[in-house]
This record gives sequence, structure tokens and C-alpha cells, in this order.
Amino acid sequence: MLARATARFAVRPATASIKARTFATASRAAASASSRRMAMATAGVVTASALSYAYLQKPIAADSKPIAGVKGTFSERTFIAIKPDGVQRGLVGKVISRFEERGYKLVGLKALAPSKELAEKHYDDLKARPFFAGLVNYMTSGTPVIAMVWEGKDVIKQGRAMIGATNPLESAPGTIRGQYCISVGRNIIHGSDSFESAEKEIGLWFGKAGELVEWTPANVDWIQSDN
Ligand SMILES: Nc1ncnc2c1ncn2[C@@H]1O[C@H](COP(=O)(O)OP(=O)(O)OP(=O)(O)O)[C@@H](O)[C@H]1O
Repeated sequence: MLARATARFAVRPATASIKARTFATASRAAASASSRRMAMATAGVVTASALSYAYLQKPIAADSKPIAGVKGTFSERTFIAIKPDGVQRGLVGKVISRFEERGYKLVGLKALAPSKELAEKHYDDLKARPFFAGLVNYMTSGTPVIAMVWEGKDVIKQGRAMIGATNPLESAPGTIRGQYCISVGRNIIHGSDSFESAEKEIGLWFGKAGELVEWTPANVDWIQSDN
């Protein structure tokens, strides 16, 4: 895609000079001025494009950074998973939009049908609860889970607030669970509840090197600033 875009910009000066020649009969001086203006405009387009592509051309594996970023900074990260019921109900795009529109940055994303071992490790702290076996069955139904890592200021706490209470009937209207579900056993989404949980869960679901990507959104200055 980048190659095609570059080619498109490369032919613009030629197109500009053909257009300038077409209008030269009216006034050679006017055509020359017009040609100069078009050349300048073309140079502007190429420069602007080169600037925005600079963000896209340098993906950096984010593994050198602490896995959950640095707590309390713009690099803080959380683990968010759309559970199988959220996937079956076609709510993936809506959930992703909420985080994107809030200004958070997606640095990891994959669909996977988790193994029993992964689901049990993820919910390890609940293994004594009566609903544990049902919870693991639900998570390992074969329908994928959409596993994500989101990054940004206070993303762990804000992510939980956006998700709403564990029991959707107690979730505030407008939260994800408050808007899309009515049952604690089918509450469509998970979010890390602390920095320590984020570290554990990102490591569990995105533990292989190169699975997270560090990148800079082109609109970063319009989203992040303490002025
Ligand atoms: N009483 C219950 N009956 C059935 N399932 C439950 C019950 N309580 C919790 N669960 C399931 O176990 C998951 C984990 O429970 P937990 O208490 O850790 O809540 P949570 O942190 O809000 O949820 P999650 O960890 O999925 O984000 C819940 O999201 C829900 O799917």
C-alpha cells in the first residue's frame, strides 16, 4: 500500500506540468506562474505525506518495555478480553470503538480459543468459587475470545469503569455491561482490575516476543497533554 501511495505522489509533478502546458496558450507567463504554484503545492503534499508515514514505517516490538507499561503514565497498559458471548453477539466492534474513541491505543490484538489451562490460569483466584467450572467451560467453548492490550493514562481504572460492575444488573447505564448484558455468567468482557493483574494477564495472553507493538498515533498531540 505504501509503495502504491508513493507511486501516486511520484506521478503528480508530471501531471502538474502537463496541465500547465495545456493552459499555456492563454498566457505563457500565467501558465508559468500556475506551474510554479502547482509544483509548490505538490511538494507540500509529498512533505505532509512523508511526515505522516513516518509514524507508520517504524513499528517497534514493545517487549523491551515493562509488559504493563509504567503505572500512572501514558504508557500504562491493561488486558481487555471480549468473552465468547460478546463475540457471538457481534459486539467486538462496539467494544473496540469505545476504547478507541476514548483516546486509548491498541497495542495488542488477537482472536483465540483459549485452552482449559489458559482459562484456569487466568481465573486462578476464583478456583474455589462454585461457578469456577462453569466459567472455564464458558471461556473455552470454542468460540474465540478477542484478547487485547490497550495503553494510555489510567487505562486500568478507566477500563474497569467503562466496563461496569461484574453483575450487569448492577452496572451503570452507559457502561459496556450496563448497555449490552443482563447476566453475570454472560457479561461479555473482562478487564484487568489492578496493575499487578495487568502484568500477570498480559504476560499470560501475550507472552511471546513481538506480540505487542509500540506505535505513535498521528493524532497523539490532540489526545495526550498535560500542557
Ligand atoms: N456469581 C457468579 N455466577 C456466575 N459467574 C460469575 C459469578 N461471579 C463472577 N462470575 C464470572 O466470573 C468472572 C470473574 O469474576 P470476578 O469476580 O473476577 O469479576 P470481574 O473482575 O468483574 O470479571 P472479569 O475478571 O471477567 O473482568 C465474571 O466476569 C463472571 O463472568
